[in-house]
Amino acid sequence: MATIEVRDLARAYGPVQAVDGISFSVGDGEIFALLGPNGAGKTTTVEILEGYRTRDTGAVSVLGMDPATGGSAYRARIGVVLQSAGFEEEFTVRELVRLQTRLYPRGHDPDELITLVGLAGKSRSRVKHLSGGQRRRLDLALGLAGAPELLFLDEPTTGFDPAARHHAWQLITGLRELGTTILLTTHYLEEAQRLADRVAVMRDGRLIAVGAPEQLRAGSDLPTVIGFDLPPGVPVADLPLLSAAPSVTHRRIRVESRDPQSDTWRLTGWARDHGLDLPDLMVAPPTLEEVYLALTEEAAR
Ligand SMILES: Nc1ncnc2c1ncn2[C@@H]1O[C@H](COP(=O)(O)OP(=O)(O)OP(=O)(O)O)[C@@H](O)[C@H]1O
Repeated sequence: MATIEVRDLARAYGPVQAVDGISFSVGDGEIFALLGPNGAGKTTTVEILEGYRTRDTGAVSVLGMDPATGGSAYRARIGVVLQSAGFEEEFTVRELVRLQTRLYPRGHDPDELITLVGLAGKSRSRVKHLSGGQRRRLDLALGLAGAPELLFLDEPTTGFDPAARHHAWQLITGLRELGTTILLTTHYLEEAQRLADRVAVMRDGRLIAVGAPEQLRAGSDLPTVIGFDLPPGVPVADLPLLSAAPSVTHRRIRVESRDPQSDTWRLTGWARDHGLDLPDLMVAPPTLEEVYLALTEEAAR
């Protein structure tokens, strides 16, 4: 059975239809990312699933329960990492994590958890002395305190430096390996591409695409970019005919290919026949970010 089942979910605030009849499911152990521009309805959807907001219509089942009526038994099974949780600034990291783990019947060991999120060196530091990125790690530790079966992660790496972001991604991937199901919201498309088994793109309260990042990238009609350096002494006019005209910047060739397989074939065959190299050859399919932008712009039109 799916961990999350949503059917025809709707919620309005007065005249604003924030969520407009969406359906999706999230499998056991899956990382599912909910994407969409500001105001798309993501927070409303997630808060309904967390049991913190009511729905107008539709059916919702999470871990086999209805979040609207699950009460504390439901909340003991989920973890929530919000964007900006307020902390008790005078507590140390260890004190705060220990307090939180004690709230749950099967809470994590506090020291293991602190190590897991990479705060072992800051265990005895007061919260007021933590950097922004370290606070987000603390947020994550607190969300994991109850060893949840399902974790809601709201923009987990906002404000992280690149190394901290990579560490967080490893951590999140590790949680999946432990069997935790994760519902992620993020505005970082690279994060969704790295982490999510499937993504759903939301706009104006509706889902406009659902699928694995690779599926959405492969299924889009955006071009794949083929790039290489023009071999010395070869004029552009000598290149074989490709699905799109090449552009040249400082002898770097760029082809926005509609047929990357045939174009790559033609190019590499041509280079072999002429005994040439194609220096720094690169074949780049559209990124999830490019696909996302095309989808949301299309929906806006
Ligand atoms: N409590 C509220 N009262 C009235 N309108 C609300 C309320 N909460 C959200 N809305 C409206 O509902 C719509 C969806 O908001 P929501 O916060 O769910 O979007 P979001 O996708 O999470 O956006 P963001 O990426 O900016 O966090 C928006 O038009 C918003 O203004």
